[in-house]
Amino acid sequence: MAAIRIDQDLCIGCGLCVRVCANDGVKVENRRASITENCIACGLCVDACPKGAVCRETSRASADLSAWSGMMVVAQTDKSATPLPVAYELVGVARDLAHERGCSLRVLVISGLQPGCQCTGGYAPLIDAGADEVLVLEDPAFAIPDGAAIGQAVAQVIEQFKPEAVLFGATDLGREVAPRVARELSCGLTADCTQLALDQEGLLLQTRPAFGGNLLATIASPAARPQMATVRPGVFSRPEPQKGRCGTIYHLTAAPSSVPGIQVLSEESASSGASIADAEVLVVVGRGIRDKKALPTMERLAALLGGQVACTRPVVEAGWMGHESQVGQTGVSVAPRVLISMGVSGAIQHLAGISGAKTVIAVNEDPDAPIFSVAQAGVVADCRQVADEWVKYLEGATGRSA
Ligand SMILES: Cc1cc2nc3c(=O)[nH]c(=O)nc-3n(C[C@H](O)[C@H](O)[C@H](O)COP(=O)(O)OP(=O)(O)OC[C@H]3O[C@@H](n4cnc5c(N)ncnc54)[C@H](O)[C@@H]3O)c2cc1C
Repeated sequence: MAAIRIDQDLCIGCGLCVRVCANDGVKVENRRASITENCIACGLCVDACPKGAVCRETSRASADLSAWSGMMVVAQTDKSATPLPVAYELVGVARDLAHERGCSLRVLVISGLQPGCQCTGGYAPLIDAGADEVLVLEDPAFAIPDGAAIGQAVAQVIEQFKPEAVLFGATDLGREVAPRVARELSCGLTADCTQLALDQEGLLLQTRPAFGGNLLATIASPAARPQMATVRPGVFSRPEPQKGRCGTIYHLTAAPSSVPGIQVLSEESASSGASIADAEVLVVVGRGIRDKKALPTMERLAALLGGQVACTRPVVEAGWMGHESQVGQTGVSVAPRVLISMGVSGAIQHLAGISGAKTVIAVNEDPDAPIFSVAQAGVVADCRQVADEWVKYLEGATGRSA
C-alpha cells in the first residue's frame, strides 16, 4: 500500500490538501503541511497539490514491481492435509490467468503434518489441475487453524517467491490469514471476488459485489505487489484434471513463528455435517417454511434426495439453523447439481450465493417472487405441502420410511 509523503521544500502551506481531505489526514502548521495518523492514503491531497509537493511513497513490497511474477494459490487443507475443494477451484481460475499472462502457477499447500509426510493421494492432483509447482509448507503447528502463525509463514514464502498475484479461498481461516498477509507485505487485498481477469497490461482485475450486491466493483492494484484476492468456495468450478501434466513438488519448512501461538484447551465440534459448499443436492429453506417445525420434513426430503439442508439469513436470525448453513453474500456460496428452494424470496444477497447451482427448482406461494427468475423449474404452492407430498412419494418409491 502506498503512503503519502510531503516534500517540505516544495510545500507553500496553501492548505488545499487540508481542504480536500475527508479524514483529517493532513494538517498545516507554520505554513507547512504534514501528514497525520488519520491519513488513509486515499491520494486526494496528491491530486489537489498545485506544487507537486504531495506524493505517494511506495512501500517495501511494491518498490520493484518487475521483481514479482507468476501466480500463486494458497491452498488450505483439512486435518489430513488434503487440499480443500476451493483450492482446486482457485487452481482452475489461476491456471487460466497464468496461461493468458504467460507465467507459471505455484500452489502453496499449508500442511499441519510432520515434515516429509503427505496426505492420502499426495499433491499430484494439484499438478493435474494446473499447478506448475506445489510448495508444501509444513509445520505440525499448522494443524491448529492459527491465522497469525499461518499468516506470518505464508507472508515469508510470498516474499521469497515473489508471485505477482496470490489467491486465497474465502474460508473462515482464509479470511483470517489473507488480511494478515496483506498487512505483513503492505499490499492490498480484495475480499470475496466473484470474477478475476487481466487487463491489457496484465494487471489483475478483481471484481466483487458491493453495496449489498447492487453494484459490482472492479478493483486493481497497480502500485503494490502482490495483487491479492480471496474467492469464496463454489464461485469457480473445479477444473477437469489433465492426467500426466508435468510439475514439481517441493517441501518447505516453515520458519519458527514469532507470534504468540494459540493454545487449545478443549475441543468442541461446531457442526457434525459436511459443508453445504460441497453438497451435490441442496434443499434451501427460507422464511416461507414459517415454523421450525417444518424443518424435519425438509431434512427428510434432503436425505431422500441424497443432499443437505441449507437456509436463508432470516432462518439463521430466527435461530432455526446455524450460520454455517446460510447461503448468500454473508454466508456460503454453493454450487450443487440441484438446488431446491423452499419458501425463499430470492433477494439479491441470497442469489449472490447460488449462482453456481446447475439447476434450481423453486417452490413459492408468490408467482412474482424473484427466485423464479433464476429457476429452471418453478412450483407456485405452499412449500410445506410440496415437501410433505414429495417425501411421501419418495418413501413410497424407495420403500424407505422415517
Ligand atoms: C448486507 C446484507 C447481507 C445479506 N446477506 C444475506 C445472505 O447471505 N443470505 C441471505 O439469504 N440473505 C441475506 N440478506 C438478507 C436478504 O436481503 C433477504 O432479506 C433474505 O434473503 C430473505 O430471506 P427469505 O427469502 O427467507 O425471506 P423473505 O424475503 O421473507 O421471503 C419469504 C418467501 O417465502 C414465500 N412464502 C411464504 N410462505 C410460504 C409458503 N408457505 N410456501 C411457499 N412460499 C412461501 C414468500 O412469498 C416469500 O417470497 C442480506 C441482507 C443484507 C442487507
